Amino acid sequence: MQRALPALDQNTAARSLSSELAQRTGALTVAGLSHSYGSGFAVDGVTFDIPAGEVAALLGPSGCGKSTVLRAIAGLIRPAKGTIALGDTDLLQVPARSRGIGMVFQNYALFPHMTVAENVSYPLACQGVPKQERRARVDEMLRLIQLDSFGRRLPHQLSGGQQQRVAVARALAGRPSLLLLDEPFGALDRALRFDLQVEMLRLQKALGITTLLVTHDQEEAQSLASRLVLMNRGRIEQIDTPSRIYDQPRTLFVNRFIGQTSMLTGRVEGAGPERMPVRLTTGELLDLLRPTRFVSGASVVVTCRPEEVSLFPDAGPGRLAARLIVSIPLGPHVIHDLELTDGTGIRCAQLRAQAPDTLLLGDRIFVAIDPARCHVFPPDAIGGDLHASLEGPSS
Ligand SMILES: Nc1ncnc2c1ncn2[C@@H]1O[C@H](COP(=O)(O)OP(=O)(O)OP(=O)(O)O)[C@@H](O)[C@H]1O
Repeated sequence: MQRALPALDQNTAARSLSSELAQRTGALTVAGLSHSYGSGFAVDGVTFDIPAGEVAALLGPSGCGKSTVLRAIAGLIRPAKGTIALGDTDLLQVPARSRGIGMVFQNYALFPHMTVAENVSYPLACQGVPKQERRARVDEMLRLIQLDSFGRRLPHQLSGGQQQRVAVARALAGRPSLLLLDEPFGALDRALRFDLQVEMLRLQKALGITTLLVTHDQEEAQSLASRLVLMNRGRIEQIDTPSRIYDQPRTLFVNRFIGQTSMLTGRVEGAGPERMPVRLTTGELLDLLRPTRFVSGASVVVTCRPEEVSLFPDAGPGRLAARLIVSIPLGPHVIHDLELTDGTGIRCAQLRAQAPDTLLLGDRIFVAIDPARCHVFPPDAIGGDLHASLEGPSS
């Protein structure tokens, strides 16, 4: 990436554009959106909103309906039911080309025979912007993405990351009132993707344009968006901040989709007002703090994140017998995959400095799960409706 440009030029370009965009952008409100391509609903009663100037990410497994929601907002399909509004404007009453939406796709979608400047200028020409103003806006956009000396190059003379930044510039050049990003960095390698995410976030913050990002990459969604809309099978499972989605998943699906999680099965044994003992299928007792809605005798799934699992050489209260299957160094951590006595897998992440270097594969060891941080769900909850976690459903 080119980073040598004086920050002053960039900031000036961003300031002049942001005051103009701030007047046009508004909150995006999607309510009761449903769409079918034939048999069954691809999207069923989807409702969410993005406050003006914020970034939300639509996240979920392949086929859950993300692109369908995006297409409906962009006007590429007409939904069977529901409303879509940007500020006070009912977008469903506005033809696609007049919605004032900037879009960035995974595959750059630049015109290969046009120069960078011509690509950025193209939507302006379609809008009938006079030639002189077009030139000024192209210069402004190229300054903004730090490619101001690349205007005469053809797309194939740029790297993938540079092409994608030109795609972003082209999407913003038409002064859109809403930015839709569809897997925008999916074609780039990991390091470049991170650089571009940071760049995108900087641009979005400077411009303050309402943005919807569609991705199946949970890390990308968590790093770019202040609000996650998590979809599963055409419906919304949870809308929340990235940290609440991680710490307070409302369903087992959400818990498993975001971050890593291990699942232990068992039965509640005499739930009290402050603690809930669970007899695991290994026969061991897990004494969980904080009550849940589960009654004594209920079958449950207890979930825990790798960082909530600790290793011990000896048995002790609340510790479960395990066997080390594999240890993998991963950056500052060591990831241990272990097996409980009934064959259930459990993953532990330890800081590398704290990981014992004497552990051998197959070693007998004991694990303890943080009883205040793990979650409890009914066993049939995968992909199902809202269920209580230890904290209870988030609002
Ligand atoms: N043009 C179409 N005709 C028929 N069915 C479609 C069409 N487009 C999507 N679908 C179906 O609608 C459902 C939702 O698809 P959609 O593309 O919205 O999912 P997605 O979450 O964006 O998936 P991905 O992450 O793989 O792009 C899927 O079951 C898909 O097979």
